[in-house]
Amino acid sequence: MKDVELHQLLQGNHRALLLVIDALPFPIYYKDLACKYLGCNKAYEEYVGLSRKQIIGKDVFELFEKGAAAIFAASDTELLANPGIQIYEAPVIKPDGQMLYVKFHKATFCNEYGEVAGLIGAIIDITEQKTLEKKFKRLATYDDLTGIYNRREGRKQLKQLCKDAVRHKRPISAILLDLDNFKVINDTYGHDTGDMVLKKAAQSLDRYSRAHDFVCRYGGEEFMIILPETNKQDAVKIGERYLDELRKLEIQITNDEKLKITASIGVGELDAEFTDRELMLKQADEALYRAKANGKNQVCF
Ligand SMILES: Nc1nc2c(ncn2[C@@H]2O[C@H](COP(=O)(O)OP(=O)(O)OP(=O)(O)O)[C@@H](O)[C@H]2O)c(=O)[nH]1
Repeated sequence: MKDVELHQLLQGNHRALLLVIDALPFPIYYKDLACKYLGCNKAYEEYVGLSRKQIIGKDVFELFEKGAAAIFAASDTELLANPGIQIYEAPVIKPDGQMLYVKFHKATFCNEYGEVAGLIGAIIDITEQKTLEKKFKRLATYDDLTGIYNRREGRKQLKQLCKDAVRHKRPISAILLDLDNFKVINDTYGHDTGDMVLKKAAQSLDRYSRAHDFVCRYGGEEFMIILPETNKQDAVKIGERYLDELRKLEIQITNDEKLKITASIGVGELDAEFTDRELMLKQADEALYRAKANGKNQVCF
């Protein structure tokens, strides 16, 4: 609808306008140049919990709490100063206390002389979409079983942290940690117990990690720990401490049975010359293989 037609509706056939916008399911309101409400549809009445009569002539400070009203007023003022369309998303608390995430779609409208005469806004509830977005982001970032970061996030962090290390000419190391004899645990106690053991091990590694270490589940029973600002010698010592933490665990399997676990670690360091993060991981992987071949429950580099 053109602005001029809208204006005619507003002036000459306000009732027709209301009939049309009342049929729409999302809240719509329109305001004059002083940002006072000229009108709204039924959905907006329900949204603010007030009747049209109570809304018309008021400004946002009379309808919403101070913080939210200040944000709405500022965006209205900005739109009127820069006429056109304004779209933004924001979390809102409805007057009844309900938390929503909404998209505001606002536009200025003109009088018959082409002068800006006010603004009209529509509120689209995107709470469900935002909730799904958050859920997908969680799934893309965290491992479903253990709750720690997943391989995808691990690869992302590895790239970034290695870039930072190269840029600042600082050391960086990576640990690949693999639980020992995990197949036996699965075969003896069942897959669910295996899952529980994985969870406990992951939580222990995550809890123990230093502030700048990055821990993720890299594969089935394999974990990657990135150690920024750490050379290989220190990474080996830190690796020993991670293994100690796992050795301390006593995982309750049944009422009278506790399980102890061990793991093997391979350490790699980013080569100052080649700065190839894949090489660092390959180094860690080969060292892990040696740790397994040498009898497990140890760190190799
Ligand atoms: N319960 C459970 N088991 C898993 C999961 N992912 C991988 N596994 C199991 O982990 C076991 C790994 O077996 P292997 O690769 O032989 O390794 P291992 O038995 O730990 O032997 P070493 O690595 O040599 O100490 C396999 O039985 C996989 O099925 C998982 O998410 N849950």
